[in-house]
Order: sequence, then C-alpha cells, then structure tokens
Amino acid sequence: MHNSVLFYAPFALVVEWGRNPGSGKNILTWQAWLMDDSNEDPRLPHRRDPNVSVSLDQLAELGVLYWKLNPTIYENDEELTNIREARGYNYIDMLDLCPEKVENYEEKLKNFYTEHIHQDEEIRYCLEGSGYFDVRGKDDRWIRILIKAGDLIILPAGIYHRFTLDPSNYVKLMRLFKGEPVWTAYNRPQEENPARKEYIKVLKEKIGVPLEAH
Ligand SMILES: CSCCC(=O)C(=O)O
Ligand SMILES: [Fe+2]
Repeated sequence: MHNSVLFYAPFALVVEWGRNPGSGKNILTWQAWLMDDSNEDPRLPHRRDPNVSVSLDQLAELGVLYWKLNPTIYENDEELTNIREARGYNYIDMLDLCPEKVENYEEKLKNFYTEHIHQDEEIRYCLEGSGYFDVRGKDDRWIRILIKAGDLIILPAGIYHRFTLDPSNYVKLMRLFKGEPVWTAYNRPQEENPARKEYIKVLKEKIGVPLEAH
C-alpha cells in the first residue's frame, strides 16, 4: 500500500489546499519536531533547544500521512469524500474530548498517553481545538506532531504512538475506520504482535535500517 500512488496523494492535496485563493491558509501549517527529554507537563510543546523540525517527508517515511482540509465544510467536503473512498473509510464518529462529554475522561486521557500500537491504521481528523500526536521515529525517539482544526492524520498499524491535549485542553476529532471499528490499544512492548512485525518489515524494506531502542 505504501508504495502505491496513494502513498503520495497527500502532498498533492496539501498543495491544492494551499493554492486555494483567499482561503487564508497556507501549506506551511505543518508542525512536527523532535521532543526533548524533560519530564515536565506533557501538554507543553517539549521542543528541543534549538528546535529540530521533522518534515512531512520524514513522517511519510514512517508511514504517517497528513492532509490539510477545510474543517468548516467537513459535512460536505469533496476532498474528504475522495480520501474516504480511496482508502475505504466507510465508518466515522466524533470524539469531543472534554470532561462533560466523555465518560472516564481522566482515565481515557491517561490511556491515550500510554505508548501503544493498533492492529489497524489510526485515522483522526481534527475539527476544533488542538493536541499532540507523538510517534516513534526510526531511531526510536519521540516525534511530536501538532494537530489542529483541518489536520487529518493517518498513523499506520504497528507504529508506537500516544496522544495528549495541549494547554488549550480541548479537541474535537472525527475518527475514521475501514469496516467495523476496533479501538483496542496494545501497550508497548509489542514486538511479537503481527501488526508490529509487519510494520517493522515494511520499514526495513523502505528505509533499510532496523528500529533501535535508545
Ligand atoms: C484522542 S484520539 C488519539 C488517541 C489514540 O491513540 C487512540 O485513540 O488510540
Ligand atoms: Fe492509538
């Protein structure tokens, strides 16, 4: 799948949105960086000093895909429809991440921030608010990805990741899935998990180096 044309499609779409005259948005809204090693509040940015940015290309190498869409038209968005059709995402629901709307809010947040994998892709489209997805890079260091309204992100099955709110303390996410949704998280270590093995195999083929723990 990752070697197919689809794999490159996000860039075309990103450029398209960036060209949209009068949209007031540009394609440089992408923000990802290597995390520092401090144990301070996870909701802080945790940039290194000096900052080390991570590009869309570097993320794509890890199988992480990104689109910039217009969140104000999500109910009737042709681009979103195209992505859903191309990738078979026939299921959607909404996750409004605030204490009033989510049962066991604190526990859920804690679980989201516990390093884990899934056996399927994790697909999230941010409609309001913001937060951070952290993914492990090829050297096993944390890469922090800022997600805000209009950002659609796909994490491949088997990638170690976690999620936290940022100081805004609020995010509204659309969750997408292929078929009947399965949200099961498998906490690290998962080296024998078939999804992890497959992910490592694809990564080795693509970038030629094994992932190494620090
Ligand atoms: C808040 S959505 C992202 C959290 C996550 O990794 C998950 O739901 O599995
Ligand atoms: Fe997850």
